[in-house]
Amino acid sequence: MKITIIGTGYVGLVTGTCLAETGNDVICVDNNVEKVASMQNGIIPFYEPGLESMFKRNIEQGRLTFTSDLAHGVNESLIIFLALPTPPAEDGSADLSYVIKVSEGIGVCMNDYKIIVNKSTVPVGTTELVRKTIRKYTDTEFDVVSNPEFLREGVAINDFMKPNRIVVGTRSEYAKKVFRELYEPYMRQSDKMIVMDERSAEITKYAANAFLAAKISFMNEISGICEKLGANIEDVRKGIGTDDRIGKQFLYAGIGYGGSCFPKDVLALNKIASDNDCEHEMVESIIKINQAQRKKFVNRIKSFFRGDLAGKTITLWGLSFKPETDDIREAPSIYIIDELSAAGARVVGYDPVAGPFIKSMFGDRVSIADDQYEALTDADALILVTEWSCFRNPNFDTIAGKLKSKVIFDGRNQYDLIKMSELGFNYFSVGRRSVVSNTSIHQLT
Ligand SMILES: NC(=O)C1=CN([C@@H]2O[C@H](COP(=O)(O)OP(=O)(O)OC[C@H]3O[C@@H](n4cnc5c(N)ncnc54)[C@H](O)[C@@H]3O)[C@@H](O)[C@H]2O)C=CC1
Ligand SMILES: O=C(O)[C@H]1O[C@H](OP(=O)(O)OP(=O)(O)OC[C@H]2O[C@@H](n3ccc(=O)[nH]c3=O)[C@H](O)[C@@H]2O)[C@H](O)[C@@H](O)[C@@H]1O
Repeated sequence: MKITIIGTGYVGLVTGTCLAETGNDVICVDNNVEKVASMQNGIIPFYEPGLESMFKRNIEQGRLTFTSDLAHGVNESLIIFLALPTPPAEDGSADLSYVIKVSEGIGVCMNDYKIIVNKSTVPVGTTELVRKTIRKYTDTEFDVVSNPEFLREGVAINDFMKPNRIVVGTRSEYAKKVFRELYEPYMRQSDKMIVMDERSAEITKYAANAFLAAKISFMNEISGICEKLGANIEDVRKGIGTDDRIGKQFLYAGIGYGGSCFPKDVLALNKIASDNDCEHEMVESIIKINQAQRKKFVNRIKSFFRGDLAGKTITLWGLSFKPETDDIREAPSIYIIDELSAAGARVVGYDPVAGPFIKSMFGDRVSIADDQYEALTDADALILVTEWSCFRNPNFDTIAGKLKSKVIFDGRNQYDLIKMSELGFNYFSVGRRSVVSNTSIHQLT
């Protein structure tokens, strides 16, 4: 099939590459001309495991091409995917200006019947809005379909190639038939396509993200109760996650969820509900708990140093919002760096891929190290922010040798409490008892 993807970010480029991989001819359109030029030269614009080799292979085999010419993209293909940003506006609602602008452009240049597919996460009613916007500019027939995306960064290729489900919101019988054919290679003999009306498809996406965020906020709230009452959230997680009705995933307490989607999508759902006079106490709580969680984590660091961070050096391990991505949108590291540097600390960071992005955001307020251990030199504390695998079983002797004081704040519960105690660290994690080595405390105060 001939397919065009408009927007070559995390969703658009993964979608385009994975669709080319199964034999489709894919044109990727982006209005960022520099990005298009570098993709034409085989340079991938972001880090996503497994994407680069697939991207290069499909370019070489001529199935994946790039352009900044919207008309070319629209006129060459039957199916046109929108994978455009929908960032939060000031009031928390999803900003639809990118989607509207491109819809106008499609209406202006459309030469034949097209299926326009919205993959961006958008409020209920947007499929209709896209339809009306295109209709203003053309009399040509077309369908608009809602096809929300559920992939996760870091495992995006696997999520796209082997989806749990494919949600399609449309009333058009023809579009349904085309979609079955398009997604057949990804369904592996089992019918994973769930067809519904477009409004239900649009809200399914927000409900999925809000539900996952709710699981995280729930566990973060329980972690506070565990801390107060001397229980261990990790044991509680295992104890409840083994119940199939609850499930093992998304039960990890930490410093709150980040990323380009949970924060913005839960906010957008909150706004949709409030604009439509719907009860939404639970959605509000998800947001409130998430904000409180990261604040509590930073306050613990500040109170450990008795509120005085001037002259202290604090090292952050992990800067991206989660492992295996270079994406720093709404990363907890941003809040932590902001707070600690405002309190007078010298902040040093290390991340396998995201360092340059944090550096360009913070400039002189942060130093980025090239090596995880070098980052610890003479630091007063290590904060584990993102659980990249290289931080999971580090050399604690080296850590102890490099740090000025043996203090670790672990936002991801990666280390064993007994081991930390035996090694003489002051170790503070989430929803578990604190490990306090009196000698070090004495040295610090
Ligand atoms: N990042 C993720 O893991 C997921 C994102 N989503 C949703 O998918 C949508 C896209 O998200 P991302 O891929 O993360 O965004 P992104 O910000 O990584 O990429 C968006 C791309 O669109 C391009 N663009 C902007 N205006 C354009 C225009 N007028 N014409 C052509 N290209 C244009 C940008 O240059 C950029 O390359 C959002 O609604 C998001 O909520 C859904 C599931 C997963
Ligand atoms: O709409 C989207 O963009 C995507 O948002 C999330 O994917 P993603 O943001 O890539 O990352 P997740 O793995 O979901 O993690 C999100 C945040 O939650 C945090 N998290 C996750 C799981 C957990 O148990 N605890 C926890 O704190 C992570 O550290 C991270 O900050 C969803 O998982 C995807 O299904 C969805 O398509």
